[in-house]
Amino acid sequence: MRLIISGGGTGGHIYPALAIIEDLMKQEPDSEVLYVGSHRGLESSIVPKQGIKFVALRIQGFKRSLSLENFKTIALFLKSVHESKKIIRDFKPDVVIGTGGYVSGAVVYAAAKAHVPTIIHEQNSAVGLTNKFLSRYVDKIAIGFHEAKAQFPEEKVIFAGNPRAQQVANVHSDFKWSSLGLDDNRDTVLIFGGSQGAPAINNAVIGAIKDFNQRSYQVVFVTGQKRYEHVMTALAKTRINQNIKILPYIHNMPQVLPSVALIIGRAGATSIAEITALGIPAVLIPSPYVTADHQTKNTMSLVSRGAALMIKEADLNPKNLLKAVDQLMHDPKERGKMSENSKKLGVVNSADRILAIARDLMK
Ligand SMILES: CC(=O)N[C@H]1[C@@H](OP(=O)(O)OP(=O)(O)OC[C@H]2O[C@@H](n3ccc(=O)[nH]c3=O)[C@H](O)[C@@H]2O)O[C@H](CO)[C@@H](O)[C@@H]1O
Repeated sequence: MRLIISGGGTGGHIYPALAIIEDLMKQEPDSEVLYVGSHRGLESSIVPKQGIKFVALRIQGFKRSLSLENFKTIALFLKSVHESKKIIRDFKPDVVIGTGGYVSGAVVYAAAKAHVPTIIHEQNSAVGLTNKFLSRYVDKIAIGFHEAKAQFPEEKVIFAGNPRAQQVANVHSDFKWSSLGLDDNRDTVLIFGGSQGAPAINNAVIGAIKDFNQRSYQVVFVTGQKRYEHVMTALAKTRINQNIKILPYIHNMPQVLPSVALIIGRAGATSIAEITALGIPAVLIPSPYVTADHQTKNTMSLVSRGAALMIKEADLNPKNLLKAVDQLMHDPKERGKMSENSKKLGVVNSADRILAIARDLMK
């Protein structure tokens, strides 16, 4: 297959694209893949590291308020559509897949106009701006949550789950906590606020560090690349014991996740897909700053089935964070129940499903 794939801005749009590529290369190793991203998004650092051919467009997102910047955004979008058309003419893809983020808007729109078969993947229960716009032009829409169906043209929609779930479910990991200086024999809590880190979660953990120091379990606290310095400055005078590791980012999450006893984190769609693929017990703190409050909806789909607990960001503080973590870490039976319930929600053949849609369109 000759595949152009585009998705960008944040990890939640990028990792599903990478999971589709990985599955395609397993199934059809002679495939040619081109990833089109934006020069500003996380993809420009993540994708080339994977050895995938990468082209970056200069493009930016709309400001939701009235702003002169939006004129520049429109000009950059039109220019990117023009460049995408040229990329498509040169590469001659069989299919173009978009996984969200504004860059995929230009690439997939250009493909649809050039009559190349197109698919978009919507990770969230509440549809993003770019996919809403693209839904008029594309051939098929793969969704990760059933709740998204009603927001798209019905005849195009196929439920497929999130391809990252298949990737993490199939990893044979030989990861050891000792590679991070921790103890391989202790239960470990992983705390991270999505792909970029979350100040509210970081602040609650900073306030709880002295107590985490005293625990028998271990804590891996991932701050987000851009927030690491700030966190380390805030903790400059605090003693940090050997059961705690603070990192800016984890680059090998699929290897690390199978060893995690409990996740504390945001409820982005791709994180949720990973949690349910592996059945990792979780305490979720949904971001209140996202479209249509979709992280709360994501969270509730787990909470209502006994697969996770929720702390609202407005209620989050070091004390109730500690309470929730302690309670679950001291109750392996409860974590076991959560894990079983969570696994029932995972869709572990999602990448296969999306490739099947692509092959159907190529017929
Ligand atoms: C603030 C914001 O707009 N968030 C959105 C964004 O979240 P965000 O980009 O944070 O996406 P998710 O939480 O869905 O996924 C994060 C991804 O980054 C990975 N990861 C994270 C930390 C790390 O150190 N290393 C690492 O590899 C995770 O394993 C996961 O694969 O896109 C999601 C779409 O999927 C949306 O649902 C979220 O609402």
